[in-house]
Amino acid sequence: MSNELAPESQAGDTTSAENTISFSGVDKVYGADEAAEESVTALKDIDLDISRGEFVSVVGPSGCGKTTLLHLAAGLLEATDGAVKINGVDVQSPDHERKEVGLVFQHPVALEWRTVLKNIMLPIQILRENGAIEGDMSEYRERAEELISLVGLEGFGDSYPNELSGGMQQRVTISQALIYNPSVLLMDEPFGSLDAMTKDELNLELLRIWRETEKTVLFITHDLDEAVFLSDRVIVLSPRPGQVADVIDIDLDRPRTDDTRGSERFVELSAKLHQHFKSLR
Ligand SMILES: Nc1ncnc2c1ncn2[C@@H]1O[C@H](COP(=O)(O)OP(=O)(O)OP(=O)(O)O)[C@@H](O)[C@H]1O
Repeated sequence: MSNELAPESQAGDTTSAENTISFSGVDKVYGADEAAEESVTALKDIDLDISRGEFVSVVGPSGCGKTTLLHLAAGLLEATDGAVKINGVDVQSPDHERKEVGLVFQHPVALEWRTVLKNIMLPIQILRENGAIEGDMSEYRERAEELISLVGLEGFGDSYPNELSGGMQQRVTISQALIYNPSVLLMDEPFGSLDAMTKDELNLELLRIWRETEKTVLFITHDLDEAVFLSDRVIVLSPRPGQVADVIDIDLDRPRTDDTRGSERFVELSAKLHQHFKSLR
């Protein structure tokens, strides 16, 4: 299954393929291009390169621009200055392949009147109705079924969202984000509204899915321990305007397990990150 769900292609120039997500000299000012009385500089001078297959988390005080950063990578917002590229292609350029990016937000987005399978198929159906894809849907249906099993929802394809727990609904959202087989997953506090046990369980599941599908992940969280547990690198943003205040390499062995959280190195890295966070105040 892992090969079937791994990224098929890398769009854009091959020279920058190693940097799947790149921010260079990025500023984001809200209200800069309007006649607004006040403008808000959310991000300033962001330089960040994320390699193919890397798992990178972004942490920082509330309002420092984490969601703004993610929305810039998704192409939902335009940078005021600088460039944001996915697979070497500017996300604002017409050549940018939106299907290269899957998005997962904090709250599950499953429609209550559609089954799990039909929710996972929803992005495909929308594209089809817009004429962006044509032809046989059976390939996508097969893929949706593979995803149901990848995220551990076997037997729930015909269930409705209100028959699922919050954690299961978030698994549906992850499948939805993976339906195009994007090379990049952008996740904005996806487990922020779940209880601690479910969150820990989904952290492990996410790492397994990441390993099997070889995606590049940019993950936003308020939970510093979660960032350490999941990541290859943790980016710490300063208070607004958000700038990269620190980058912490997480050299914990993989695959990570429940025991990782109790390891000496985990405790050290977590303490380092907490300490750094305090110094930002
Ligand atoms: N559409 C907007 N117009 C004006 N200001 C905005 C807009 N969206 C966000 N901001 C401001 O930009 C700053 C960064 O917001 P953003 O949501 O990216 O921060 P965040 O780090 O994700 O916050 P939190 O941790 O609280 O979720 C904040 O001060 C916010 O008020």
